[in-house]
Amino acid sequence: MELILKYFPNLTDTQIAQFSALEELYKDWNTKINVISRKDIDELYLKHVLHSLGIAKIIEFSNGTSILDVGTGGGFPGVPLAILFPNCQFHLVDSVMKKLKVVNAVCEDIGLTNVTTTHTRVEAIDKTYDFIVSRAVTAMPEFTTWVKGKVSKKQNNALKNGILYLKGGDLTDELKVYTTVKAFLLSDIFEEPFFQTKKVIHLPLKYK
Ligand SMILES: C[S@@+](CC[C@H](N)C(=O)[O-])C[C@H]1O[C@@H](n2cnc3c(N)ncnc32)[C@H](O)[C@@H]1O
Repeated sequence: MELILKYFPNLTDTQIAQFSALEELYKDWNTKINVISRKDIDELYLKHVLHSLGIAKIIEFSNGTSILDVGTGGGFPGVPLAILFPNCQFHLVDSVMKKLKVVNAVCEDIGLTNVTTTHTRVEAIDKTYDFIVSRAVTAMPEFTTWVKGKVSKKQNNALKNGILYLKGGDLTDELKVYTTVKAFLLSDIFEEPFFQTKKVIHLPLKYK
């Protein structure tokens, strides 16, 4: 938890209590439903919570922003972002119901009221959002076809509406077809070696 405070020192007492509660909750749920790899669970705050919050170092979502988290799994990056931005609305979707069972239980336990979840493939969602966030779900070409038509026209934030994807490694090939894409290096923000190759990819998307 010190790690979160190191980079987000202005959390409210509620946010501190919510972030602090995640460790025990995920450790407990993970013994019943595997949402975090066993080798990563001891590094929950580094590899899952802080990594998710990397998006918040790129954009401070304005109040009322709507965000879709595609393939949220156990709630990443959606849950940490929803704690940090209590005045934004988060919709977390996954095609595997049991993962959402963990997300729903965690959200209920910590009193997170700005999160809704839906058990579905994202392709079936017929709504629009300001931003679509994701991590470790699929390569960008497939991802953009899945979320086509799901970005709203009205701009409410400093960054253009579109995709914010947490990715690592060399993305030159994967992203070369996108002229408007921008990669923000998390190693410029977080000093821990884990972030050395990690990036937040911003891809503005045309609205419906
Ligand atoms: C590797 S996990 C990543 C989970 C989480 N985003 C994270 O980083 O911890 C990928 C998740 O995407 C979900 N998924 C894959 N394709 C999907 C689709 N078309 N629609 C919704 N969820 C999908 C899977 O069920 C799985 O939970």
